Amino acid sequence: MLARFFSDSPIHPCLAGLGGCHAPEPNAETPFLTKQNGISSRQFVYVVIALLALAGFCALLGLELNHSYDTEMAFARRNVENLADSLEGRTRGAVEKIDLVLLEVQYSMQQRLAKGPVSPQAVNAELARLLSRIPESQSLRVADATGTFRYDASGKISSQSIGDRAYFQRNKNDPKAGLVFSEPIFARITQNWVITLSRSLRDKDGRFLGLVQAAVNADSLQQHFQTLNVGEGGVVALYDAELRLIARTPPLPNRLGKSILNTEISDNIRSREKGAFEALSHQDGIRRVFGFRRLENLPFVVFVGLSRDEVLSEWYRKLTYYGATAVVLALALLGLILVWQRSYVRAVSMAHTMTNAYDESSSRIRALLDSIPDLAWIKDNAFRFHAVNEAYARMCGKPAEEIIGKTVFQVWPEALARTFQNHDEAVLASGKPGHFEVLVTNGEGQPRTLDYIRVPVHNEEGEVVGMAGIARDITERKEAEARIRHLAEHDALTDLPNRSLLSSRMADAINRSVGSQAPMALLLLDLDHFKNINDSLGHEVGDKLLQLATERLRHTLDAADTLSRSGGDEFAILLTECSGAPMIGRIAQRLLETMAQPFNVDGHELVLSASVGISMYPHDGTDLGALLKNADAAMYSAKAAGRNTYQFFTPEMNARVFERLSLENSLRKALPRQELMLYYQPQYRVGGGDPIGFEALLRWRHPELGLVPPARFIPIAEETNLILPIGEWVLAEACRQQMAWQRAGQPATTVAVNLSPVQFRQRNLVSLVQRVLAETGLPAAQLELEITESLLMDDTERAVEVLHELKSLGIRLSLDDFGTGYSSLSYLKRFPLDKIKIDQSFVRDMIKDSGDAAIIQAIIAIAAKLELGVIAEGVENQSQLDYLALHQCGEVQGYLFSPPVPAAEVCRFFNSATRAPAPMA
Ligand SMILES: Nc1nc2c(ncn2[C@@H]2O[C@@H]3COP(=O)(O)O[C@H]4[C@@H](O)[C@H](n5cnc6c(=O)[nH]c(N)nc65)O[C@@H]4COP(=O)(O)O[C@H]3[C@H]2O)c(=O)[nH]1
Repeated sequence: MLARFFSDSPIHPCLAGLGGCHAPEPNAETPFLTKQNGISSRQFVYVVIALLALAGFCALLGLELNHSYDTEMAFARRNVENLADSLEGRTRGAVEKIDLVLLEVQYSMQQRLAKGPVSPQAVNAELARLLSRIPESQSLRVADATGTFRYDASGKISSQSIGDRAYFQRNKNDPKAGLVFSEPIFARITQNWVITLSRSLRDKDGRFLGLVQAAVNADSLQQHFQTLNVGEGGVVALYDAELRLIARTPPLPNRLGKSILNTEISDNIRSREKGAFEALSHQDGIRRVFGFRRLENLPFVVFVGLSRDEVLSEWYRKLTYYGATAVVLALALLGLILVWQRSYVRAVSMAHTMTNAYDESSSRIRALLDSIPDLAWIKDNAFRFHAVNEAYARMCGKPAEEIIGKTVFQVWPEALARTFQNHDEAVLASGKPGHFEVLVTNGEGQPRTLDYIRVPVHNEEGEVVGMAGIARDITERKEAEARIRHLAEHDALTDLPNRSLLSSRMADAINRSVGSQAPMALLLLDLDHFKNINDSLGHEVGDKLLQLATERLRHTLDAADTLSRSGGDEFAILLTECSGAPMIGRIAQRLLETMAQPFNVDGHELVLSASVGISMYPHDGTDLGALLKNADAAMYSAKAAGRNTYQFFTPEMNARVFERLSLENSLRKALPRQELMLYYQPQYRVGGGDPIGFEALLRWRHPELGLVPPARFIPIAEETNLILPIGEWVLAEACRQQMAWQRAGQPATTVAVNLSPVQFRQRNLVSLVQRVLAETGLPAAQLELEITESLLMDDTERAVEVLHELKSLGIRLSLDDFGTGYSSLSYLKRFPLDKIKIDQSFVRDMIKDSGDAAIIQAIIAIAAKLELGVIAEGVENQSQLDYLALHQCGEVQGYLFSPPVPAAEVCRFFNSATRAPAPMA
């Protein structure tokens, strides 16, 4: 059924083409495939057969004609022989009849002459009577011994003598001659051609008395011959023994008496008594069939000739008819052959065209189907493969020939075959195309995802007779999609889920937790001071640190937990399987401890801490946004609580976040509203004396909040880049104030201005400083810029360049918070620094913390080695001052001397009554 369909169906070429590729050839024995053009061998055979048939027919006609010819000729021969026999008889009869008359005259005359003189009238009358008995003879005469006529049946005696005639001499000289025949002679009396029959007259002693003579003329013979029906071309002739013509019909007067010796005719009768032959008459040029007879004992030969053409007229008619028939037949056959050949050639050409088109179409389709990477196949409705393309065979890992005729269960593993079978059955049942995606294992054992489309195949009656399918290997696409999805859902640096995936995981978790009261928690973990690391050691180190931190966090968490990076140094952790706050707290603590372990990045040992904010579902929020916001607030709270800790969200925390936001808004207006001011903290040489300089420290007098410490608003200013205009204002104000003091008579000192890393990164820093110095008139040597370590490490090359430019202006540079960062001391040599500032955190505990004391001693030693000045900040008591003095720290600054004070109060530091404390010994 399917095969019939495949050969009849309109989509047959496609299917057969595919089938032809790896299925048995449907019908290789296609007619008209032997030759493209001209006559094929088969066609040639047909033509030869037709021609042979024609030739056979013609041969039969020829045989028939030959037979007919022979028959006609035989008949003619018999006919002329019969006629010759008949003529012989007549001639003999005539001769005998004439001879009887001659004998009677001979007897009568001898009797009469023996008796004496004979009355001429009586003899003539008797001769006349006797002549009437022989109409063949024109005369009956009696001549005397001299050859002179004496008696004549006509009654008229001619004076002509016949004494010279041969027949007379023979009669005269030969007493035993009997009946004597003359040769054809031209009669002198009657002036026509005759032969004479004569007998001699003798007396009783045998003496010659004369002769009696009858003359038979040619005309009378010829008239007699005409009674024989020999046709228009026939001839009847009488010759003498010497073959001299005596009479002939049709007459030939000129030939009478003439011999036909040495002619074809004479040749044919030589030494024959009778017979028949065919010869050309030299007398009239007509070819005839002759019959002849030599008359026994008579000197005559009779001829009867029938014209060959007349003899064969019927045969010729037949020949013409047959010939015409053969010609007509040949022409008809030729016409048929031509017509057939043309139609054959046309048919062949059409067949070739169709075959070529079919072959071309088939091979194109085969090539096309085999060339496509997609799998293609056809099955019958018994679920057996009818055809597969190469891609299908490759996927199966089996040669196509092995697949044809098999079911899916013989080709694919059981479970997969069952799936295919179900799909096939669904398509057959519905009669509609089906679209399926299936994971298969290919011939090489690799998993591949295939996207299948199956369509039912119908025959012309609309019945489903099988199905065809195409499958595309979408493994790569799937993988690419997975990669893209992964990229879209994961952070590129750490490969952790990003906020988008976290959101969907959370939605899934929320869906799962519906009904169960299992709490969920969102932890927001932020690395403390990570920004410093990034700024100081560069992004590369920062990135590696984040990756290491990620690894640690991952190992600390369960697989069910979702660790995601929500940006920068911030990680969000979704805990879905936790029993409650205590457990979550323990997990958070574990995370903090993990982060507190030193990291080693590119040889840098980095000690970190983290702050964790925790929000709980559903208590603190029912969606990711709310939970993140609240965890963020808790995380800020943890930072505010001193970092390296975790905090559960409480509603009050939002107030702090709100506060930060409102602080930012207020800060934007602080500069134009002149809410910012500078306080100045004096700096001294260890050993006392007047201040050698002042550090300008920014203050913000908020209209509602009062004095806001820099630690609260400078990070906000840096994050929002507000630090740029603020920093510019600070620089200009500090320089202006310094000049103002000097103009007021105060001794010249340096003024130290803190430079934020954000400011340092601005491109026009050097020109800004130059402009401010120019505008305020402050000598560059009296301006000291405090920079932090992290600022130097961010982009070392540029930092070196910028610092040298600044240095070239003549200003001083000091390194703030030294010791809190992570840079190598060796960097110090590369920067054009004037002073190192020991961070107050070391100073604070140096008396009781030997580590801090050691760091301070090391810093002082390095500074001495590098010929840099050293100033310790945060000096609050005498012990600290004494210790610093003991270890040759050059300068100090701190509450021991003075907190930062408004500019107006600075003048009091130059009052001898308020001298700065000095080391004890
Ligand atoms: N506990 C204690 N503290 C002491 C003592 N002596 C001085 N201090 C405080 O230590 C800080 C020294 O400034 P810093 O290390 O540069 O640290 C500064 C500096 O980093 C930043 N800052 C202040 N003003 C500016 C500014 O104009 N620009 C920039 N970029 N940063 C500034 O804010 C930080 C904090 O400034 P302040 O709150 O003014 O705090 C000042 C100062 O008041 C002491 O004996 N004990």
